[in-house]
Amino acid sequence: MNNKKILVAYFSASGVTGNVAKTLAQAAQADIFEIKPKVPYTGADLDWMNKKARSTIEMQDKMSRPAIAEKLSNMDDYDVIFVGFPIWWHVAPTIINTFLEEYDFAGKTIVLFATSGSSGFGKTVANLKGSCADSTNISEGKLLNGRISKEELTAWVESF
Ligand SMILES: Cc1cc2nc3c(=O)[nH]c(=O)nc-3n(C[C@H](O)[C@H](O)[C@H](O)COP(=O)(O)O)c2cc1C
Repeated sequence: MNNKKILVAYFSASGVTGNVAKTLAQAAQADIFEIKPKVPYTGADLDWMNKKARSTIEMQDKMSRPAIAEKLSNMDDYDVIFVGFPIWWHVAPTIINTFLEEYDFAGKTIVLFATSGSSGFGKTVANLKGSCADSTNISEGKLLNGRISKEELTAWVESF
């Protein structure tokens, strides 16, 4: 990893990705930033069985951009940003588009990580690319489901 400055940024609706993000930040000796929705998701909002639930409506509309509560003031300091989220409807939640559009990631490396019930990243990268500058190096990264050792995460982080 040399002298690259690393940030772990994550959105987590029910805590699973948050736990993984904390372990990753420790393994990477990185700073951590929670992408908090301005309006928190309630249990009802997350009911994917309900066509009228907030998450269902947002995920059906690729242009939806749920607002984020806080902006990080020193994003320019970071070279590599790990961005984590739960997989929703086979891709990243659209709040990740909001996050990417709020900063200038030109020339930076963005590595995605996610948790899910079982799905992979699907079309996540394609959906997020348009929210970053052309010169952003954004890649799929890892699905971090289940028990992953800190040593494994450290080795992964050091590969960037
Ligand atoms: C609205 C919604 C949609 C989801 N869609 C998927 C999916 O397509 N595939 C999958 O494997 N899991 C899906 N899940 C499960 C989450 O990805 C999984 O529980 C995740 O670990 C939750 O992370 P969090 O606690 O950080 O929010 C979905 C969950 C929600 C709330």
